[in-house]
Amino acid sequence: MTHPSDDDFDLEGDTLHEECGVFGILGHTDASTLTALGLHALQHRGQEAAGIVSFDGRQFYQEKRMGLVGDHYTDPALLAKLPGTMAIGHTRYSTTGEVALRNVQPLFAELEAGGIAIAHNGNFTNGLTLRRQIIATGAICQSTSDTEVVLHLIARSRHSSTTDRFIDAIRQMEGGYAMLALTRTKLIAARDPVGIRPLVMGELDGKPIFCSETCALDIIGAKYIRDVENGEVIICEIQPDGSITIEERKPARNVPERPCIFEYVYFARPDSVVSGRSVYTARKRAGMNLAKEAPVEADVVVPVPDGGTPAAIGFAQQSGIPFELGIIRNHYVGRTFIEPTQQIRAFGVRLKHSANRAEIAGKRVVLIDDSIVRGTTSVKIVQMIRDAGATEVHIRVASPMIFHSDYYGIDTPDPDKLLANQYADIEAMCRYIGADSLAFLTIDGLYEAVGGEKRDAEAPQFTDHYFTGDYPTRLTDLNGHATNDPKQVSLLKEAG
Ligand SMILES: O=P(O)(O)OC[C@H]1O[C@H](OP(=O)(O)OP(=O)(O)O)[C@H](O)[C@@H]1O
Ligand SMILES: NC(=O)CC[C@H](N)C(=O)O
Repeated sequence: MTHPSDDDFDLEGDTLHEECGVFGILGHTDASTLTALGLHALQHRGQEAAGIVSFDGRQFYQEKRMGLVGDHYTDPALLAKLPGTMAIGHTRYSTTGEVALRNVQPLFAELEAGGIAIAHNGNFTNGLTLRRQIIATGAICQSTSDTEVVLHLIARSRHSSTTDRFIDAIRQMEGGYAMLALTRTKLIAARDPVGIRPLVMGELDGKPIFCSETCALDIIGAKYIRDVENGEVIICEIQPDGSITIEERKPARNVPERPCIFEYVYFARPDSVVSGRSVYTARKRAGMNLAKEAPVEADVVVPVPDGGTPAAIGFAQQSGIPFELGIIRNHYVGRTFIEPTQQIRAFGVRLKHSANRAEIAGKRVVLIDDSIVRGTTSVKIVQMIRDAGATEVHIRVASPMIFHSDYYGIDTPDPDKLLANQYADIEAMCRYIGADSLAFLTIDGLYEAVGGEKRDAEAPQFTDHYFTGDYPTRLTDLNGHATNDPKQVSLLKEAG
């Protein structure tokens, strides 16, 4: 989903943006520090803000900060404000609700049954509709985040136990979610019925951990146990004797899992294993398939870093064309770097990427990127490579054309701003970008790279609406208001 107000000032605002990362641990003496480390490993999923809530057996503590995890949660004084053996944390890239401290998660509330904190990666497709309903009945919302609705539904549930109330609440939610909840005795993990967003379970010193990606387990030397299944709720509870019980529930109707294929294309860290598949391997295989589907005569394969690198390695291996780092990325340019003037905005990609002339001049270059969204990156990079002396510039993209927006926790532009919707055919798109040739991986080529088999049109194995328009859940907020017009939806969101 988009943030129209931010867009004008965001040098990276044209691209896809990240989602959020969640991390939680129960029963460990270093709960908050481990959570901070886990969030640090999940930083790529959200760079706007981060928060941690802990409980020390007596009371809850919460700390929230705008900005990067490392800018705040490395300070021992801050971590000392988060005592206790149980904690959950969140690193945010907003999809609903503005970039402001009040929307930073975990969200915490004191309810009849005691305090509860929740952390959510994803986006609810009926969040605005439910929000309007609860506000109409007297609820006072403290944020504009879609996630807050869950707290209200827990508070209003007629069930008695916190677990049942939590399950009652999430059953009313539509869309994508990987969620953690922390109560005085429990750490609860839940994944939406389709399993759009990832969530894994691990263990450190015998204490349970849940997090968005396995890279957050690796950073603290924790052991991967398994993925939380689609539609599953896992409840870990500290007993009076200090032992921890684990209860697994499947309240959602059993439907096949359809994890988001874009986790493999772009979002997840390449060293993570998502739904049992290595992200790096999937990306490399996508590059290999691309070389088979759309070969090109060239002297050098150059990745558009960072996203395009594993696919470029695969393309080079498959084609036999040498791989070189023809573009160097400045790692000190953040993904949400903000500059207010149009003139400075035009520097965007050059601030982040610069040509490595020595590997480009006089050569036929094939550029590999993981995806094209608005085409801003491609236009600038093609010009940059030509300026560096390339004789030909070909673009190969390791995913299909993107025609549709996301409503499950990824920040995509409105459909009319997607490059694929602006040009009648690939030749016109290629002319706009200024390349000598342009080709995208087919949907079957991507499916094969990630899951080993082609797309099953009757029962697609992945969530892939970006390419196909096949949304795996209802889009109540969008369609319930009899509109598919993104601008009207943006207005509805602002009004919400
Ligand atoms: O067509 P566009 O609208 O320009 O968007 C596509 C670009 O955005 C992403 O990169 P990002 O800038 O997020 O950097 P990364 O690859 O380093 O993560 C992606 O890897 C493409 O390069
Ligand atoms: N990207 C996400 O997962 C965002 C979570 C939540 N919808 C928010 O906007 O805070």
